[in-house]
Amino acid sequence: GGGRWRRSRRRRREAAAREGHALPGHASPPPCWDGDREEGKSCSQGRASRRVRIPTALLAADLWASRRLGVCAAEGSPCAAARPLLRLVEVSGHGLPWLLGTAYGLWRSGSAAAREVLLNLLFALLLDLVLVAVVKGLVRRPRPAHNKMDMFATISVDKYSFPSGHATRAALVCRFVLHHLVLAAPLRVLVVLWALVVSLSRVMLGRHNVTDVLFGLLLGYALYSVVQYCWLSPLSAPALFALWSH
Ligand SMILES: CC(C)=CCC/C(C)=C/CC/C(C)=C/COP(=O)(O)O
Repeated sequence: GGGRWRRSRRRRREAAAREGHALPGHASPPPCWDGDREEGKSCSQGRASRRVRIPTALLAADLWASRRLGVCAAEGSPCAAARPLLRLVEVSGHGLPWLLGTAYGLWRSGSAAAREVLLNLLFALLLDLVLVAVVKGLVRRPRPAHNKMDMFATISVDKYSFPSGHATRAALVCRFVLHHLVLAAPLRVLVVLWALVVSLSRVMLGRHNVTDVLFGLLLGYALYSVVQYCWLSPLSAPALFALWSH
């Protein structure tokens, strides 16, 4: 009885997704996305080279959850009152303040140890920007249809959604700060909370789907290991550090 009904419902949902139309109660779940199309529309006529195929059920669940969680996506949304606050959170995870702040700290740094840490943070932030831009440009997943594109200081690939640049930066900075700064326990908790709130706010603001953020967090977490592996020091990059001794 129930099992057969569930199976046939799943088959209908998959068929609907293949054809690019929605079942009642579901956001249109397409089987693929194409950077030039709005997600949720069929891309059966899209250019093959641009298509990204992912499991239908995962995509349908992602779109459904993202739409449900996008409670601050626009003025008429259920939690629209929280939108200005979440936009402040958005600025706190934006690339520009982090890059400018780190560069300023580097310029003003008085000790060799601080200089080394800040130089590596700058390197990490730049690497993160490049990596996210490359993946966004390759995958070309459009932002959710319910996103209002009112983000400040974006670059061309920021019209794409996968992965979330804020989430990669949040995970990367969180690991970096926890590893290189001596902080009291409450501050360490705050840093982790900040990373989680920045990530969750991407979906609540309607900027991203859940999978964009989850992948972004994984990417940022992994990127920190790469930065640690390539750590710049007066020994490994003497020319770079010599800039300060003149
Ligand atoms: C030096 C240079 C090219 C700086 C660019 C800084 C900049 C404008 C970064 C973009 C940050 C941004 C809006 C990322 C998008 O984040 P998502 O979470 O929406 O993917």
